[in-house]
Amino acid sequence: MAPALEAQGGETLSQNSFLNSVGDVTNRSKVTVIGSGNWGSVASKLIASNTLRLSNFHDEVRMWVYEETLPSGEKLTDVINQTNENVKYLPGIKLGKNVVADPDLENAVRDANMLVFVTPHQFMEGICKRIAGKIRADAEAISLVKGMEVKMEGPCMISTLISHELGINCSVLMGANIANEIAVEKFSEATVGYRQNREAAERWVHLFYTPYFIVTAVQDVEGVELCGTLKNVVAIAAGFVDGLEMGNNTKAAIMRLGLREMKAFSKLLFPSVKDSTFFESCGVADLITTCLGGRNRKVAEAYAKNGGKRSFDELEVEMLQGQKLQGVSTAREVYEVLSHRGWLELFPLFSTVHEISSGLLPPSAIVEYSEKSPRSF
Ligand SMILES: NC(=O)c1ccc[n+]([C@@H]2O[C@H](COP(=O)([O-])OP(=O)(O)OC[C@H]3O[C@@H](n4cnc5c(N)ncnc54)[C@H](O)[C@@H]3O)[C@@H](O)[C@H]2O)c1
Ligand SMILES: O=P(O)(O)OC[C@H](O)CO
Repeated sequence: MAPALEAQGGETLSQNSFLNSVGDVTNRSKVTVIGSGNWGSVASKLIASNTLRLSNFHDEVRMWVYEETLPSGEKLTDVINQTNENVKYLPGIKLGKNVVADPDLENAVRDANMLVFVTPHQFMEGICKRIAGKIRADAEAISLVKGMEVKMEGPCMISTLISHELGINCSVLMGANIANEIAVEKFSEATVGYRQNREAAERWVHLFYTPYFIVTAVQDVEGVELCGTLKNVVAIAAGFVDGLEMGNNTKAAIMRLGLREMKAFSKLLFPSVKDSTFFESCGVADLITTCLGGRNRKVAEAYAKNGGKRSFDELEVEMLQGQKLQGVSTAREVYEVLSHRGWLELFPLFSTVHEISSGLLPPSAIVEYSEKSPRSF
């Protein structure tokens, strides 16, 4: 089945022009994945299955690994290259023999013209600074990173950080994508958000699309990226509700109120964000899956069960074995934006999540906030 690349309003883009355009070895795109955590490893597996199948891409997919020494004394990179498995972040899954783990960031990106960024968001600025000026002039990027930076000038989405630091076009891919489920090829969907370059979006769709991973594209990079980023804050709230054993109706209410704040916050920051984006996989579907089965939900549940007495940092280390939460730091970053702009009262769910996770309020405050909830959006 050919990928259906659809823009807003149902317009179908040129579906096969990319596939028909390149056959010559010298023109083949070279892909590097920057990141090798749980999702980074699954993304590499998805991509590697397509680069083998499609003649537009070099077979090899280089995957940058933040090097670490395993309890056995071996280097993670060596083990990945020997076993074809990321034994720490995605055990039991073969990545594809054409995935080559590389601990040298500059070497990993040097020859690639398609750069896939997929690390926890807090590491992205340092990574961009390390590779600035060391990538191909014709490189383009896609970010799978759910998160944002807050700078003196205001919030900065990760795709913007990549574009500014590296001087290249950057799309995003977000969706209802719990990595462990996609690793075993269970059906799911994702959304590519692009700014203007439809041809680039088409290339990204082809790179990721498989019969079990359906990718569509929308021309709304900020909307797609903010959905992926903000749902992590709502997932923390959903975890509190689970930890307090408040039941499904309360959790559904928190998800609805969270979605309302996601939409309002996105549109206040970027008036161009489209309502329809919230109905794509990156919007309501990701919100549902993350509030049901994500890591943010799981650790927030434990935090509430412990009455806030054990910190998120401690629980993250104990429960996730090196994987990273994004929701707690995103809640703090959103809070900074809200405080700075005088919007705290407009976003009681977002602000309460930060106040609970930083220890200012008890977990039970998650439902008390709704009394303050404005009716204006
Ligand atoms: N796991 C999922 O199900 C999933 C799904 C969709 C999107 N995402 C998003 O993908 C992004 C990456 O998440 P993930 O699940 O691949 O990672 P992860 O949380 O599983 O793993 C953490 C990664 O960070 C690396 N790391 C640790 N310290 C580092 C440092 N100082 N510099 C650079 N890297 C360092 C580790 O080596 C590891 O690869 C996040 O934004 C996440 O929200 C995750
Ligand atoms: O496990 P989480 O909470 O980081 O969420 C994973 C994905 O973002 C779900 O799409």
